[in-house]
Amino acid sequence: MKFTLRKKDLQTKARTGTLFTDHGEIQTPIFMPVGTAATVKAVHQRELKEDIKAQIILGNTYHLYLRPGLDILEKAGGLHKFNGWERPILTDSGGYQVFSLSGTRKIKEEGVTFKSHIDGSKHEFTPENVMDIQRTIGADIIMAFDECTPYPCEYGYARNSMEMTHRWLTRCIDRFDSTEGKYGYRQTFFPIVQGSVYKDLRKQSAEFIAAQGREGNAIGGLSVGEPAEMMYEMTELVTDILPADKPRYLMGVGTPANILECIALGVDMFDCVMPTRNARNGMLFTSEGIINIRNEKWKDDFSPIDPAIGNYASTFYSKAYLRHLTVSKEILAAQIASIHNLAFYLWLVGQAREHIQAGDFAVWKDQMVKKVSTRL
Ligand SMILES: CNc1nc2cc(C(=O)NN)ccc2[nH]1
Repeated sequence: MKFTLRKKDLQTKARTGTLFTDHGEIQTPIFMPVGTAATVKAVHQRELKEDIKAQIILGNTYHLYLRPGLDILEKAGGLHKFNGWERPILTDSGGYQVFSLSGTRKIKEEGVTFKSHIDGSKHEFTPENVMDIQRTIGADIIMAFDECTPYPCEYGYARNSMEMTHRWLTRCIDRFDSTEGKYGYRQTFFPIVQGSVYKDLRKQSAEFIAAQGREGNAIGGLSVGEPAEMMYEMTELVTDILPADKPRYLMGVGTPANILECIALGVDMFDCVMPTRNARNGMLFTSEGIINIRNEKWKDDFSPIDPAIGNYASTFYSKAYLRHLTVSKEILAAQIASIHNLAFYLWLVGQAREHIQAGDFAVWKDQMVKKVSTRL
């Protein structure tokens, strides 16, 4: 999978580039809407493409494996055919879900046994079968099976966890490199840096991951409860070590401010459930700041949600109308708010790309970080 760098910012480590996959190109920096179980919740594929202008979306191996299951996905010809999203897809390997979702997991050298959060049935994920599972789902970019080290944790636990993740990485690579895609298009594999919040472990993990020479590299184990400053410190340390000519993906990040700060630290790809999850709870991210649409103050504000970001839902519907739908728990509330928040995130990274190209990213970023964090 080819990645071409276009412009490097002079004052920060920000850069623009293009990622070429068999399902289309991705302009970076990019935000990837999370489509956990074959759907970006409350949003049509057409809206994702036309209104939100999403370029790549995520699927979760853990959820898709449990439901609809591999048999259905294979019969459909892979996830792209099953849900009709013909642009790029990235699947997380389940490492995070298995560690965060099912409380009944057991971690052993061989892999992780866990109980389904749906019906309590017992399952095992190993580096090998998670590669096979992601081959069957058919995502364009598939992630290593690792342990997303919990935060906080003792240094010894973080070191043992990182070392196991590195042993599992070797097994993932052996399996991935000895198997083929099932549907006639290429899939690429990203390893994941761990090491918790310990600088020496992060350095060691980043060096081990960089040494694998893969087509892209991910930074995991962050945005798991640590202070933002710590997340930035670890991200900066790791991006200084990961190769500059390969895309860098920071998993699970983050707020609009987090994303802008991490673009400045040299990160190219982001995913986060906040825009969709918070939308369903009435929390809107806008170009002027954060709105809790349930607040009384929006009751008779008939201005558009956010005309600046140029998509249908954010321009056509008023704050007052969306507040009414939200407090009434109307289904349309989740749809409008989800489309708006995702359109805002894609608009924001699009603006970042433009300012990196224009050479004024550093000043714009500092102004925008303040603006997007304002509580309205
Ligand atoms: C919301 N925060 C957040 N942190 C994540 C870390 C990982 C990871 O290390 N996977 N191997 C994945 C998803 C994440 N989401």
